Amino acid sequence: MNPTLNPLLRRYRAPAGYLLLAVLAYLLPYQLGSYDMHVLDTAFVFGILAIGLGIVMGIAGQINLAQITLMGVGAYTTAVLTTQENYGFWVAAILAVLASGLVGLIIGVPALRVQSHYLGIVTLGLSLAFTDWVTTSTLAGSGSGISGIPVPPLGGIDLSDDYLYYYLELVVFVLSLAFGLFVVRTRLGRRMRAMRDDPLAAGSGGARIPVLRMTAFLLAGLYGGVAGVLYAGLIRFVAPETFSTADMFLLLAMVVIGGRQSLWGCVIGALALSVVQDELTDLSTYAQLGYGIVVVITAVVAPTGLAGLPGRIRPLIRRQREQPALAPFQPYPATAAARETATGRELLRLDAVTMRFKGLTALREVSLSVGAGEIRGIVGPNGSGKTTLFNVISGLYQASQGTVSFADRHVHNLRPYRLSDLGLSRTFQNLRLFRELTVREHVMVGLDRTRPGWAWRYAIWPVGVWRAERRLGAQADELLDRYGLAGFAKATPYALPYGIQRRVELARAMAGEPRLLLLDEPAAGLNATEKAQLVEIVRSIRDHGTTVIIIEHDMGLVMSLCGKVTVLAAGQVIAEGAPADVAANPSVIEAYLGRAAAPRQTDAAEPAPSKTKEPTV
Ligand SMILES: Nc1ncnc2c1ncn2[C@@H]1O[C@H](COP(=O)(O)OP(=O)(O)OP(=O)(O)O)[C@@H](O)[C@H]1O
Repeated sequence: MNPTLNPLLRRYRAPAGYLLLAVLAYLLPYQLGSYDMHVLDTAFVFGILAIGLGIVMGIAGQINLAQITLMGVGAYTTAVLTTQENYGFWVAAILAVLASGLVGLIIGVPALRVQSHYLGIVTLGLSLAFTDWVTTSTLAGSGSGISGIPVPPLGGIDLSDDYLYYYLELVVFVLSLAFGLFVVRTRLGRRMRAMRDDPLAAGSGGARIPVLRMTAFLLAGLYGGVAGVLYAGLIRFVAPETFSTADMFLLLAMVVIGGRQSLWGCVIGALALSVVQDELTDLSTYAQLGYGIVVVITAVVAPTGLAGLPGRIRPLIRRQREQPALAPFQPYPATAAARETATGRELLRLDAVTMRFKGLTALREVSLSVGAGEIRGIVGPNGSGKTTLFNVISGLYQASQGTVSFADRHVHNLRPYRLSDLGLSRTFQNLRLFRELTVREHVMVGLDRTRPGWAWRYAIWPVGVWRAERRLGAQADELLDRYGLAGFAKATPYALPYGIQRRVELARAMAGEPRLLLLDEPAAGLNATEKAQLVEIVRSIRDHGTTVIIIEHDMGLVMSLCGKVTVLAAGQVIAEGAPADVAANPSVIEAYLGRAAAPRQTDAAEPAPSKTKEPTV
């Protein structure tokens, strides 16, 4: 094939695909009878509802078994306002969408305290409460529902005709999907995906986890509201059984089978299953059983659903390509910040910090002072409290006693994202990367310094969001080049060698140009060459103006890198000073109890640590 044709094809493949879809969608009604048209109209309602569920569950990782309720709120609000309060349809529709958004927020409140199946149970409970209420409330027409919802007026177009209603739905559906995809692919959705994969790492990188969770539920509510309004306008009758738990599980099946982490998957699942469900109306008992079996098979065989299948099959059929090598790190240029750190002013101070876990005291009256521009080493035997110290400094744990000050501020009660805003960043002993994000996206999450209020731009000025996104992308590419990761930009890090994963985590931590960087055993699992590169990178980071504290077992690395070392044993500081002095200190030798306390040269790769300790967000 002509080589110039290839990039051209790639460039226009997507627009051509969308154009084809648009033409097919336009022509579809011409092929269908009136009953099928009605089924298709109902399927679109579920498609929009599924986008909302995809965002909250697939993208933000929040289990929501009340999505159908949110549609119910939209439909019932439209019904009550139009039939009992005499509002016009569109005014009622706007209020209904707002009401669903509000109920979405209320349903999301438990997500601030509980997660996973607990959240599922709570949201399911709220959903049952809604069904109960509409069944008994006279306002909601009791069990018999509300009829007589007016046909939505639209400039003389007769929307009581299912064919014409289809085009209204098509427009709303396309806008809903486009907005959903826009959110998912830009910084709000990226942070949500990061939160889904690892809330702790996302929080330490500046993401407001509670706000993100509530935003996801708000969006689920708004999508539910739009679906409810369209349903009310289409059927012009609402009743409790439409928003039942059985339908919620059907919706769940649609999203799981289609692929909950892809909005396209959610939509395809919803449209397909709505049509299948209608075909199987006469076999409804067996159909329910069938859906259940298909969901279980999908969850086991293809956890990412149908939408994820191409991604899983592609590597199997594609010839294994040679993995690109990690390019050399490009040192940072000297900056004004570097001159500031050269003053050596105190940047971090801990005063008598004690950390207790029930019966165990992990840190006992630890006091520490780190000056700007230092590379400080923290060493000590296993279990001496080093990681706990980092968790206290970075806000993952709140000290039982004592105070922590950072850049002349008391920070011992601040959440990780606030500390991140103040310029504190960290890596983790057991690499905390985002499973489904690419290397480039990792760096973009690290670069993203936006505050929660910024999310309003999605509603008010999406063009601004898009422009900011392009700037962020350019910054990310620059950073990837600096860390030698450009060749891996599109890869997901867990598919890469361990040394590259460590580099990705470091690049993510440095993306926000922090004032203080905490490195927790960054050399674990690295070979000798990678360790030498690490030394070079850390020095450059410090020379660029970032103070570094490093926990490390490799004493050779500590000796070559750190100006000063603090030794912990059984949660207490037992020595502090120049590396050579500390290594010769008798109490340090004693604390290591037979381990080589003298400088240890480890050329071979150390095994990666395997323990897991899970602080809460
Ligand atoms: N969340 C927690 N709950 C209970 N105990 C904890 C928790 N986190 C740490 N600990 C305990 O605190 C002590 C210090 O652990 P820590 O991980 O800080 O040591 P460390 O010096 O980092 O060890 P290593 O060198 O093996 O990483 C250990 O006894 C550990 O079991």
